[in-house]
Amino acid sequence: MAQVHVMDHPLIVHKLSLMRDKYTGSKEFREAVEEISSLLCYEATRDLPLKEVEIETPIAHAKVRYISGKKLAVVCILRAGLGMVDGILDLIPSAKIGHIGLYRDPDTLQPVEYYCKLPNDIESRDVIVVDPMLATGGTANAAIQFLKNYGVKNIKLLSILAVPESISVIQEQHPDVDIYCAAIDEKLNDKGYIVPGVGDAGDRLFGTK
Ligand SMILES: O=P(O)(O)OC[C@H]1O[C@H](OP(=O)(O)OP(=O)(O)O)[C@H](O)[C@@H]1O
Ligand SMILES: O=c1cc[nH]c(=O)[nH]1
Ligand SMILES: [Mg+2]
Repeated sequence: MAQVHVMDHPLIVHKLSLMRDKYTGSKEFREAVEEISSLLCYEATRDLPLKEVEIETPIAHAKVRYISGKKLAVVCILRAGLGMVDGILDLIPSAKIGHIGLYRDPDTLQPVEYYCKLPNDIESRDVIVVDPMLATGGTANAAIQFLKNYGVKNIKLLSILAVPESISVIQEQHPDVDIYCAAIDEKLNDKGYIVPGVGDAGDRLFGTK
């Protein structure tokens, strides 16, 4: 069964509280998403392999360790996933970036695909999928299945907010995919929004409402 890492570090809790406040504007909302994404990425990359290299410090020879050339890709789910990319690239600047355009139909709550551009060697990369909201879980589920159909074997899911039902969907459909998030909220409302949540993350990031 996939593990769920809920990162309730005080820095994350504080920044998430800023996101929740309806009076927080797009600039501060974007900054909070970016910073939380860096902190989630820090934990999600804990198992990156290191290789030993000999160098000279100003004082002596030393054996040091660098991250070995692990091939990583970040795949962001448009639009709201875009807000997480820079925070991740701050830590792993050499990662390739893929984009999957999926929006959730407001009536059926089913994901609708409208765009896809992935690194051409995606099947040989470890992939971090990013989307700040796991509500019904349908969008992330579809994106992960899409990547698996391309042959991707190692996937982690970074999100900011989830609810118990989206966690269950991912765990049932993709028991090999670990989830990293900042909080698991109480429930969905009758329109499929996370309660108490942050509202529509894409609209708040890009000021479209
Ligand atoms: O778990 P689900 O029930 O599928 O809902 C979550 C999805 O909804 C939001 O995207 P939205 O459809 O609002 O598109 P946007 O990012 O373009 O705003 C969010 O960013 C997720 O992708
Ligand atoms: O609460 C929610 C649910 C889906 N998408 C969002 O942006 N927010
Ligand atoms: Mg949206």
